[in-house]
Amino acid sequence: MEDLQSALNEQGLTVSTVPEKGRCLLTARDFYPGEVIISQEPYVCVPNKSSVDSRCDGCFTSSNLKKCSACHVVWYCGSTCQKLEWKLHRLECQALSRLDKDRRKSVTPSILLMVKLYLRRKLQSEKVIPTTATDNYNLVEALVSHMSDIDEKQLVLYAQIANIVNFILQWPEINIKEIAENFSKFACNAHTICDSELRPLGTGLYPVISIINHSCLPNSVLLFEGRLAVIRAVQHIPQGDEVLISYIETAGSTMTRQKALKEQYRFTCTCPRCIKVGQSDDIQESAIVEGYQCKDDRCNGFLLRSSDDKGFVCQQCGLVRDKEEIRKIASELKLMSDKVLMSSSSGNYQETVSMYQKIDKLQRKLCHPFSISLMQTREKLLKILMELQDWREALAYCRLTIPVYQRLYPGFHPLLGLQYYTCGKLEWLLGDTEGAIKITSSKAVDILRVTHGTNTSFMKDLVLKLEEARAEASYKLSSKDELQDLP
Ligand SMILES: C[S@@+](CC[C@H](N)C(=O)[O-])C[C@H]1O[C@@H](n2cnc3c(N)ncnc32)[C@H](O)[C@@H]1O
Repeated sequence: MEDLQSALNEQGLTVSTVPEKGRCLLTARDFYPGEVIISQEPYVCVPNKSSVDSRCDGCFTSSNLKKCSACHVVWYCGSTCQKLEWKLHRLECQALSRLDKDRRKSVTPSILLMVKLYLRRKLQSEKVIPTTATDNYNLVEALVSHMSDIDEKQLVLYAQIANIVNFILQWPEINIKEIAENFSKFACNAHTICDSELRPLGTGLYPVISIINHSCLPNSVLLFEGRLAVIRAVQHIPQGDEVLISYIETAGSTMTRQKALKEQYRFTCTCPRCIKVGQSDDIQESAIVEGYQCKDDRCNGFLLRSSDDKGFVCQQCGLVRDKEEIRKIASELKLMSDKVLMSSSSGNYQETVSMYQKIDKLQRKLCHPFSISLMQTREKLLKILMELQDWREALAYCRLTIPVYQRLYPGFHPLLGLQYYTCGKLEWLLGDTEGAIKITSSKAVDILRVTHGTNTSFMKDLVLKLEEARAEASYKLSSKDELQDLP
């Protein structure tokens, strides 16, 4: 702990404890928007397992992969990643190779993550892999597990997968209870590793980053550069303040956020957004993001349950929407949502688009224009239309989501920056270089340079694209001028 304190002190940070949260990370100097507060390589990590594409165990890329010829479980993109992982994989490979074919296929990423955790601990204790103040198993031991809060069913599940890990490792001295506790630690400490566009790639355990607590109104953001976890300030954080990130999607209502935090992280959030629960502006916000549209579709009012509980009353124009009518649309939507899932898993994009468009139409009848469900449907349409390279339609949906993003997220939020980025990219693809410049430069870049930093390859590419767009726009402008000058 002392080693960790002095390593953190050098970075302008300190670890402390608060009764209601446990450990926390505090700043020992001021940090400014876009500044890296701390970064860490994973203690262990695994790529996601997907039926469509595998990923390299070293860098998580999905291209040019070759399966390990001995264990047939792990993939590498080349000798660099293979060599980098070799010390650990040598032991992992031996263990996995002992399994029969069917058992190997059923090894999930979380089981692999646990196997790696034990192997890395062994290699560090045998000094095959060096330890440092920020890279050692003691830090994993210090992570919260919330074992006493876990219900019987979950405990049984953890014990079952702990037995699988035991079966793979076959170490006589292994402690099943400890493995089960480590699974519980994964649940509230592991992070989903994403690419720059926030697409999930894998899972990693970062024991120092895991000291950082949650807020639904965070002052920092966690993003990844490859497997490196990077925490950046998104606002000025004065010396002595706590570094806070968000563990969950913050767009939801207070009830939704609190439920997600309780279920996975086992605490009740008391951040500045959450303490407003039940206050009139919090009730209004919930009714907007998760509630219904006024009966008069020209009215933007939000609806609250009527006193006789027979319907919902618009707080702007007073019109009442019947509960039964709402229930009918909601059950129709549920049916359609089940159907669209089947259609999208069958890979029929065109059919999926038309089904999502029907859902969109129905949701517009039911939900408030700033509803999260409606925005999520449009997000899905945007993604599929981009797959289909229907840039024009995709742009139309992307534009519809922007006002909702602006409302749901604080100014420097990676999702908001990325949505502007997608909008700009689509305008660029459609040849609208002036629009693309305006949106990409003034909005996306302004946000992403804070959340993503300026030195990442993603940002460098973005700035380069922007310069290209600017050059093209000025070329177009000068050609227009030249044409006008012609006699
Ligand atoms: C990733 S850990 C964060 C570090 C943790 N405080 C510790 O002592 O190791 C997540 C756990 O920290 C606690 N926690 C995080 N944010 C919190 C908050 N805003 N309020 C209360 N507890 C919080 C919860 O117990 C949660 O399961």
